[in-house]
Amino acid sequence: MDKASPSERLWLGAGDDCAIFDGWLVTKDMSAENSHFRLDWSSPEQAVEKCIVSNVSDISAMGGEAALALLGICVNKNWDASVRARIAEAFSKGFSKRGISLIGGDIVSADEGLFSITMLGRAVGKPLLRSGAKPGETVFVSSPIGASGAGLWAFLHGKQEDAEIQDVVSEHLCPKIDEKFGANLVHAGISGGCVDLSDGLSSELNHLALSSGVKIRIEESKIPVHPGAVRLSEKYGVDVREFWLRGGEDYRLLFTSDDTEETLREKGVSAYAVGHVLEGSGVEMISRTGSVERICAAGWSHL
Ligand SMILES: Nc1ncnc2c1ncn2[C@@H]1O[C@H](COP(=O)(O)OP(=O)(O)OP(=O)(O)O)[C@@H](O)[C@H]1O
Ligand SMILES: Cc1ncc(C[n+]2csc(CCOP(=O)(O)O)c2C)c(N)n1
Ligand SMILES: [Mg+2]
Repeated sequence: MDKASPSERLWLGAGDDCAIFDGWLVTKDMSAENSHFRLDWSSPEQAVEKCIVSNVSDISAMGGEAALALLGICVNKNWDASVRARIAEAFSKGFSKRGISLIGGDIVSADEGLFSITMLGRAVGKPLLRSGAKPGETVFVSSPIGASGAGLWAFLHGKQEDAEIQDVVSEHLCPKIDEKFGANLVHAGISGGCVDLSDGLSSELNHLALSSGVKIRIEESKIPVHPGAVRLSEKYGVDVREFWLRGGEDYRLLFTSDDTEETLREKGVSAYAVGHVLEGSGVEMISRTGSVERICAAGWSHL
């Protein structure tokens, strides 16, 4: 039994995607009804899956694999027996198909629903931290982004039935991510900074730059924008930047490495180079017109 006090055994506290304690990666992400999901927009199964994904994504961002979960459910008093049963079943299936053991939790009821997961995982090697970005490295995103923000726009503007944009609608309701991406980065020997894209690229770039004490410069023309987000923006005349720069819930990874796209590919990792890490502070973007814009954190905020 380790006799050291918890604070001495804590390796990394609040501020990153997970805390690290006795070798465990530990994260908590909640989904509140009407803030994160609506059961007239999504099925109970989609709402549950998205909450699980948001937690798994934090573990992946640190280079880990999810292993254990504690589950808190606040049941909306108005959910009928079928919805309650579907939610319970979706959590059970969602954890077991990922090999995650549900080791406890709590159930209460109130006027609105809430899911609260505490997830524990194991790093497959040296954990990836938000503070790991170093000047000279390249900045990457793991997949095209902007789909979830576009899907949210569709719901907020009553376009969710449009057959041409069902890809972004379903990405918003339940993002399908590569849950092993972060662990694969560690397996490939990558040791830069990393964060998951939950609050939007502008916010997460600033998190990375601030935590690492560096400046980040991205190039707009290099951003892999999800084709569905482009399609929606062209069809409805919305600035696509709203979706990939300021939208949230993409749950893809933003990371840095001294690799290029090609050398990453040779290591079995496919990702998109979007910019560079420089000495200094803050985030800037070379726009499509060549101007340099300062990028402030303007993603989703609950407060
Ligand atoms: N109420 C809180 N008490 C203590 N630490 C908190 C609290 N809320 C957030 N944190 C910590 O602050 C840091 C930043 O939180 P943030 O919610 O941005 O992280 P995240 O879990 O990666 O993001 P998201 O919730 O958007 O997926 C994390 O380390 C998180 O654990
Ligand atoms: C009904 C409904 N309204 C709005 C949104 C948009 N939304 C909610 S939380 C969030 C960012 C990440 O949050 P967190 O930091 O809590 O993980 C975003 C973009 C939604 N998903 N559902
Ligand atoms: Mg995160």
